[in-house]
Amino acid sequence: MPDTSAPSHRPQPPEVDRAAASRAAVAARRARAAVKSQIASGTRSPIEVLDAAGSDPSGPEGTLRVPDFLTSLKAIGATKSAEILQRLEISPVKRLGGLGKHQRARLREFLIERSGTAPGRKRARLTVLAGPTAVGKGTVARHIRENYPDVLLSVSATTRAPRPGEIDGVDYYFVEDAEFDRLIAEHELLEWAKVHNSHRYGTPRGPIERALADGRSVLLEIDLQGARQVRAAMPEAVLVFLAPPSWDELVRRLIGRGTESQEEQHRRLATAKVELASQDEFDARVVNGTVAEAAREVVELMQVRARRPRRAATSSGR
Ligand SMILES: Nc1ncnc2c1ncn2[C@@H]1O[C@H](COP(=O)(O)OP(=O)(O)OP(=O)(O)O)[C@@H](O)[C@H]1O
Ligand SMILES: Nc1nc2c(ncn2[C@@H]2O[C@H](COP(=O)(O)O)[C@@H](O)[C@H]2O)c(=O)[nH]1
Repeated sequence: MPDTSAPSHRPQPPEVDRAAASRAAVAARRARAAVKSQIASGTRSPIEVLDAAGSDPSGPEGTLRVPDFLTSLKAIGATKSAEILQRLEISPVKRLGGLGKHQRARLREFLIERSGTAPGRKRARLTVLAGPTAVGKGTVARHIRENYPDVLLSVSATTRAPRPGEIDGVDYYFVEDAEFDRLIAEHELLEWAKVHNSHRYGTPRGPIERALADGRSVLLEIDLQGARQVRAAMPEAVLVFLAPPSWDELVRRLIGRGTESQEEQHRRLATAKVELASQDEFDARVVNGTVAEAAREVVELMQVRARRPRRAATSSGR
């Protein structure tokens, strides 16, 4: 018979395991503290951290307690954080990676609202400019960058090679496949797509979220697949379709640009047909007759409209 009078001892991990566990706990605490100071200093946007938490609940962002996250935001102390948690129906013991779908959505909405309405800031807005190949998206976007300095034009990463005259960091970040893989794996892209079945293109997330948090207007010039991803991730974004005056003019612009082989031109025109058929998914349509006029219309849509009318008539008369 066993001796029940003897004190029962829980099995203890060996000393060496306990030391390793304690080192790991210290490292995890430090990583969480680093996330909080990145938010506080503005080097990382709160939405980026929330998204990272969703992707990796056991990482430093995922294991950050929601009150600690909130109090690392400007002008939120313990009392305000408690009020916000109550309003969003989130328990103060929750960690960012442990939020339910609806709690996460409410917190995201709160962060977006906050970034657009902080005192002294204009309402931030994200606008996507998409449209078929060679319609002039790049030309119109460049005109906006040069003539409307309030608008931040996102610089995409791509695996395609630079065309003559294109500058790394200005037109695109030209990266190798391995670097693009890393950007995807580390959730550094807001959206990405393989375009025209050839190269990959993606929008770096950090600069966009920082600019929006600062109340700036941001313009993305991306393809249809990317536009759909942005709509899913940020339903408040305004999607603008840039249309050609006619199909023949589109073909003329593509051939006239002279930067693609005939095979690549055919591939791009095949995608163009699909893209032209998607116009109804967009909030507004601008015809690129002249560059300056099309740019003015896009900027007007970014700055003047308070709300996004769905499929409303636009200045192009649609
Ligand atoms: N309003 C316009 N009138 C005449 N030509 C234009 C106009 N806008 C752009 N172009 C010309 O059309 C060609 C294609 O323009 P651009 O490269 O900007 O197209 P894009 O939509 O960015 O194409 P892609 O999607 O293939 O990158 C260029 O040679 C450009 O100079
Ligand atoms: N989904 C994304 N599409 C992008 C992005 N940056 C550019 N693009 C689109 O790619 C094609 C081809 O561009 P090109 O410079 O090789 O002619 C064009 O439709 C662009 O709008 C991006 O970040 N994401």
